[in-house]
Amino acid sequence: MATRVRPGSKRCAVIGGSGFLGRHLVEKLQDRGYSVSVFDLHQSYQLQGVTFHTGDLCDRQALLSALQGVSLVFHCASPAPASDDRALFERVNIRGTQTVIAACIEAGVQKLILTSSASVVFEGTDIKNGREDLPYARKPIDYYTATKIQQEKLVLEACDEQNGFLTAAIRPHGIFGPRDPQLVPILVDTARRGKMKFIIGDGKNLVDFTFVENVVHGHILAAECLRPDSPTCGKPYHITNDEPVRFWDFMSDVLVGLGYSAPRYHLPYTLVYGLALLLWLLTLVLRPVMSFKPTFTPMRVALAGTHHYYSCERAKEDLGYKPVVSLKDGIQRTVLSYPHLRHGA
Ligand SMILES: NC(=O)c1ccc[n+]([C@@H]2O[C@H](COP(=O)([O-])OP(=O)(O)OC[C@H]3O[C@@H](n4cnc5c(N)ncnc54)[C@H](O)[C@@H]3O)[C@@H](O)[C@H]2O)c1
Ligand SMILES: CC(C)=CCC[C@@H](C)[C@H]1CC[C@H]2C3=C(CC[C@]12C)[C@@]1(C)CC[C@H](O)[C@@H](C(=O)O)[C@@H]1CC3
Repeated sequence: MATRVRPGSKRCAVIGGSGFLGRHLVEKLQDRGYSVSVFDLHQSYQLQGVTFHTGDLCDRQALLSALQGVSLVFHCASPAPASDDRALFERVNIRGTQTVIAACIEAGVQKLILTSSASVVFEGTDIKNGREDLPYARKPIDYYTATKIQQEKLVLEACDEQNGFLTAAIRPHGIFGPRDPQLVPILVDTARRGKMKFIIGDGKNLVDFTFVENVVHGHILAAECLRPDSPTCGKPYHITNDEPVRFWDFMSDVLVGLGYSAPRYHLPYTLVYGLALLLWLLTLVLRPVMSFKPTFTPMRVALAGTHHYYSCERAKEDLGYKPVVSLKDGIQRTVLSYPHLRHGA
């Protein structure tokens, strides 16, 4: 067991700090006077004052050397949801998270904040203003979600006030913003292939999309409020923009902002979901001979055609959380950050 790091020390590590959310978190932590190191599979940028450690979080020794002298760890690494690789998700999100917890304890880290996901309670059916006490999904919609559930349970159960190891989880939903490799690029790719003409369902379903800086703000507040005897110990927190929006209005605002047409024609939800399910089964059967990735997976269809928005009352009460960037400003800043994805670029 390493010597415990001085309480109140501002030395922190971001596991997954080369990724979309991780890099925004690193930048904000540095602005706020933290001394930051990054642990990731690769180094995707350089930032003066930030130390990079490259390695796999499943490698305890590599983690241990990166965590020396660190008092606060943010764990926001995960394989991409689209990889749909069960073995990889289990190795990284479950066994890797056990390794992260063990290495944090051994290195004398005092606080661990996990980036979980609001999807841990989503089963493909409507959630309206869901609170954190909703049960975990019994039938998670994919391997990503199934392993995010296990990961969150591991981190929250590891909270040990007596031994001074405190944990909490942030559950963001639909993160978007500059440098996002997922939502906007997939949307534009789908539009460029002429497949964003259709609205799945009646188009009235409300969802949360959360600007990345609000997610970062929630993480830092959780870390700073996490103290022995605080209500934050061992708890999950929804962090959203607190402005549920119609899924298809959000998609249209981004598409139109980038010069593409908004989807107009309606298709019945059950028909599209059934087709996506059939296609997914076909990819499973054909996997040994050929591999292809359908755009409309059952998971994406469920996300596009149902209500899924969450209450962040608990974060407001316990952490004093309030979004720092509105949805309108977030969309505008996002659209401006993707000149290369504009129509005709
Ligand atoms: N993007 C979203 O909409 C969203 C919403 C809710 C929750 N989350 C969660 O937020 C976190 C960050 O997501 P993101 O969108 O920034 O993803 P991202 O893919 O941009 O970043 C993930 C980072 O983790 C790293 N990583 C993956 N496996 C690793 C390993 N074995 N060892 C070390 N590093 C590893 C990757 O290299 C990458 O830099 C994830 O935990 C994700 O589940 C994302
Ligand atoms: C219909 C269609 C092809 C739209 C394109 C956009 C989608 C790629 C996009 C819309 C909602 C997004 C989303 C995620 C991935 C990208 C989308 C499906 C997540 C599943 C990514 C992982 C997170 O943990 C989930 C979360 O809980 O926030 C995301 C939910 C929204």
